[in-house]
Amino acid sequence: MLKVENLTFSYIKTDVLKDVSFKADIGENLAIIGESGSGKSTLLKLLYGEFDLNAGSIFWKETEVQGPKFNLVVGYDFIKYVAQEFDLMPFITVEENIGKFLSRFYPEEKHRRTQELLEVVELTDFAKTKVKTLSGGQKQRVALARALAKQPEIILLDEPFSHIDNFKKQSLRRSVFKYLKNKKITCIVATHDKEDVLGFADNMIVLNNHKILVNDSPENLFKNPKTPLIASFFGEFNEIEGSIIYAHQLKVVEKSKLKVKVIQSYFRGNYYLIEADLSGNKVFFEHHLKVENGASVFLSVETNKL
Ligand SMILES: Nc1ncnc2c1ncn2[C@@H]1O[C@H](COP(=O)(O)OP(=O)(O)OP(=O)(O)O)[C@@H](O)[C@H]1O
Repeated sequence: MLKVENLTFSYIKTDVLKDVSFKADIGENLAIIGESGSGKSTLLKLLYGEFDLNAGSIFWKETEVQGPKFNLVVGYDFIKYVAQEFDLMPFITVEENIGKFLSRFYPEEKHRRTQELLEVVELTDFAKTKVKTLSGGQKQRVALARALAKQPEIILLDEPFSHIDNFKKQSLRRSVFKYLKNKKITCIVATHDKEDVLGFADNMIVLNNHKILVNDSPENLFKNPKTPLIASFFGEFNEIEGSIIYAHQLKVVEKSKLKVKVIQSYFRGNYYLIEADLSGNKVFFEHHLKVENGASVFLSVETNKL
């Protein structure tokens, strides 16, 4: 198990992370979310041993993860880190990059493993392509496969699908997260994207103001978002009479106390997101039809609709 206790860290003077404690089980998928600059990448780097903590401790099973003050070479065999800027070898092929750290003494095993990982990241057709000619998203997939090559016990992923196009993203996510679960690799993933979390993460940590605001399952946090920051991660929401109401929880009805004036309808595929004015405040609701700008409609809140 990964055990982080009272971790405090600053780059220069002000704390980026303060008194952060959490655990992750073997095989758990734990998502770290938070606004830009909230310290997600910093936390991953600390878990990797890239910097020394100001206070607190990080343990993977019985081993304490320590920074450069204690280790000549950063990192440990059991942990791999895929940073936002992936550092690959441009002049060799995709499969050579993936197999780079696999033993040459077992060529068959090396080949089998490389092929398996090419499939996980859906790059089989690019096995013989030189990395320098790949797109950003393809490079990101090579970096993922390379991190998995020497099967780590724990993998740290920083925005792992940020460069991947939407056509590929869904199937790649499923493939990578399924692989990690099957192999019981603990996965800590820093992300802005709820699609990286919903359906995959067992738990999610929300970082805010240098601390952990909440640590719970995505389902619990979605159903009961205690703060606007948490709700905003999941989608468009409103604050009505002190309660957080998602846009999809507002329904157009014939008559109600909530009369709004439509400002704009946004096509979202199987519904329209509608921006409207409620006594000088903006509200968002979902509707299956487009509504004329300036039209008045009545809304009802359906809090049981989640
Ligand atoms: N090498 C560094 N030296 C000094 N300050 C840094 C360094 N790296 C990051 N910071 C600062 O630490 C804070 C946290 O940055 P970090 O990159 O961890 O945030 P993040 O949540 O990952 O952001 P993003 O979502 O934009 O990637 C920011 O205020 C940032 O400016």
